[in-house]
Amino acid sequence: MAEPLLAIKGLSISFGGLKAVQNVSLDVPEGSLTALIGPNGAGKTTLFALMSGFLKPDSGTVQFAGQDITGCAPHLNARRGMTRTFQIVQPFATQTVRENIAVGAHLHLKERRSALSQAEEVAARVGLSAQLDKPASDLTVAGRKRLELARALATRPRLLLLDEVLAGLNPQEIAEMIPVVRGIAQSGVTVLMIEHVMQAVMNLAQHVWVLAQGQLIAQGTPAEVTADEKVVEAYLGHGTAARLRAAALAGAAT
Ligand SMILES: Nc1ncnc2c1ncn2[C@@H]1O[C@H](COP(=O)(O)OP(=O)(O)OP(=O)(O)O)[C@@H](O)[C@H]1O
Repeated sequence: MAEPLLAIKGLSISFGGLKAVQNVSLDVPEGSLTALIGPNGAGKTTLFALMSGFLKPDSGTVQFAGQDITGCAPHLNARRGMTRTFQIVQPFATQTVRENIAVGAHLHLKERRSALSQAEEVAARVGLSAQLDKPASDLTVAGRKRLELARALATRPRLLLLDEVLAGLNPQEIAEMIPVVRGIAQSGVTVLMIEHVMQAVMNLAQHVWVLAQGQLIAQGTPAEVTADEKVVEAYLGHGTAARLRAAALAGAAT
């Protein structure tokens, strides 16, 4: 395993009496494509917020590229190379796709012209080249998801935290988005994704962490976690787990 790019140790946070994240530790290796899964309300988005600095933990530490960044502000973490996307996509609706992506590029590029030109390169990586001059409000849900990805990519992350980039997409749109995410990882960006679309997790992730009620209950390859009885009980259910295993076997046989 490569050195961890992100290492979290014993992270916990409570909201009132609710222990949203409890004593979670995990290492994200540089260059990996990994996933965080678990039922609704398990604490996945809260964990992203703790990693990226949107929330401060009650206890525990976050290290990025060997540096302790616990409690550091999100914009400083973005400068260091950790950027997250949001489940609810909120582009600047009246601005063009190009201008929206350039906002991310401005993190490193002061000049407007350079930022707009970088926006074009990033748009090509997520399949938005043909939409560059459209207002963001004209995009479909799938287009907005690509734009959210592009805005994050434009900050030139070393680590990209993707919060359900496939949510709300139909099966064909999901199939089209999977290679986009894989391409980003292959370009050298470390990717950690929260995802409910298990077929995509099975397809993309090298390693999976499973959260339930704020705690890490399992981890391993997609095949290992989908065969784990704790994960089946807490999240997948027996029917889904069996379907995923059958699909994986069929895939292995072809
Ligand atoms: N700011 C907050 N104040 C109070 N409770 C919160 C806050 N943020 C999250 N919670 C609660 O913490 C728990 C974990 O929420 P979180 O959004 O992290 O779960 P999740 O695993 O991302 O769920 P989903 O898959 O539905 O997005 C939930 O019970 C949620 O209601």
